[in-house]
Amino acid sequence: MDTNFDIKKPVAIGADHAGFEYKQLLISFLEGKGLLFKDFGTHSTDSADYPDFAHPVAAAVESGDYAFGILLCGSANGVAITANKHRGVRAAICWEQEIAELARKHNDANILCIPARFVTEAVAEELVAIFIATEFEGGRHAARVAKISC
Ligand SMILES: O=C(CO)[C@H](O)[C@H](O)[C@H](O)COP(=O)(O)O
Repeated sequence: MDTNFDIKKPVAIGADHAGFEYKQLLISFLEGKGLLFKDFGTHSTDSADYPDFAHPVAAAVESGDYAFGILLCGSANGVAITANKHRGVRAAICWEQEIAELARKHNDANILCIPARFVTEAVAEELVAIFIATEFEGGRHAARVAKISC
């Protein structure tokens, strides 16, 4: 799997019912940036189970066919726990700008997990923008990231 995001590839995005409305907002944001994406659902605010969307998004990122992933649920814990079951996936819960920046710079995170019930719409958009724009620093962090897989 690529370690650097290639945003010529599509973004994989998914959410449960708690993240549905923010997912739609972020899809508009991605479209506005001219980025390709695939929406893995859910497609309404009807109650839904976060693994049904987190697993497909994580599998898409794991495949190497996607630049990175975005997952949303109420707290982001459910989608992050699920996504991190996938080999090569580094899903990071981010709720403010510097956390998102560090998730990329230090952890080479490849899935951004947003707690939709705990951040504003503006913050959610900022998190995506920062995640896209920030490169992994490598160096001392590369050896640490390499030790994550077991
Ligand atoms: O799975 C979660 C927590 O880890 C998500 O936040 C869900 O969105 C949340 O649990 C959904 O809760 P609801 O009461 O069923 O809306």
